[in-house]
Amino acid sequence: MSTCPDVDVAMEDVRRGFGATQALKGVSLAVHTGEVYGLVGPDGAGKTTAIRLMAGLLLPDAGRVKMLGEDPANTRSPVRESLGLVPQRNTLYGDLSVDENLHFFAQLFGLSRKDFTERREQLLDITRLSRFTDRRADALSGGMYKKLALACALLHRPRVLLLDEPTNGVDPVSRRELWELLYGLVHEGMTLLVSTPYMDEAARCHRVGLLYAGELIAEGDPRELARQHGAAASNFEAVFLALVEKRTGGRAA
Ligand SMILES: Nc1ncnc2c1ncn2[C@@H]1O[C@H](COP(=O)(O)OP(=O)(O)OP(=O)(O)O)[C@@H](O)[C@H]1O
Repeated sequence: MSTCPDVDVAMEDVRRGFGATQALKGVSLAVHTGEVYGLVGPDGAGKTTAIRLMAGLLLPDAGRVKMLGEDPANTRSPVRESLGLVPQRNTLYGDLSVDENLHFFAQLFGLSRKDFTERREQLLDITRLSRFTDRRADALSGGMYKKLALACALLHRPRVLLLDEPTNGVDPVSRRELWELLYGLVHEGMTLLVSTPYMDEAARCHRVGLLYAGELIAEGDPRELARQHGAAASNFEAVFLALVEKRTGGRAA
């Protein structure tokens, strides 16, 4: 596979099925260092499957997946330490407090006491969770829960962060806060791949891959894609529907 040096995540003609369901039907994409790449598509499009493959939690039936030039499924590869993953749900221990969750994940990542103390404070600060350290994860609001999950995934300072629908079920204010937080991390050099079913979030990404029924139907700068379809960049839903219609001949849109 041709992985140029600035490609952090690559998929080449990846296929993955579950029984009779073909979740991914030959997907190729590349996420470059320091970019925000949005995997945008409706429920069931194959976003979670793609992310699980990138994290090495699933193996492809065909095709190849590379994370920082390595096979992410190789448990002995050091690349796994450079990877952060925030799955869609149930990422935290609900009956543990904010602080206990952070502590648990720090132990999992083998952080020294010194590193943990420093990063705990920094992450509580940027997620604005400092006042809630004793609150059980289950008792947090949707937005706070997502921020805590993010904080736990950032403890080991990953180079690449994979986020599966981080703003699902989050109110608009918290959504904006989460995105600001993410931009800050990218500004510091992290690469971000984020999946979302919300078309308006496409405009927040440097590049997007539009996933529909297991196929990448378009990829590129969201502003450029909107321009090509005569839509305002803010009306990405129109772009997506036009692309789906083109692909399905109007049968599914
Ligand atoms: N473990 C599994 N067993 C059986 N089918 C699965 C499994 N995981 C995914 N699928 C199926 O593969 C397809 C793609 O699912 P996937 O979860 O990747 O989509 P998605 O875009 O993340 O959607 P959602 O946002 O609803 O999770 C769906 O038809 C789903 O039912």
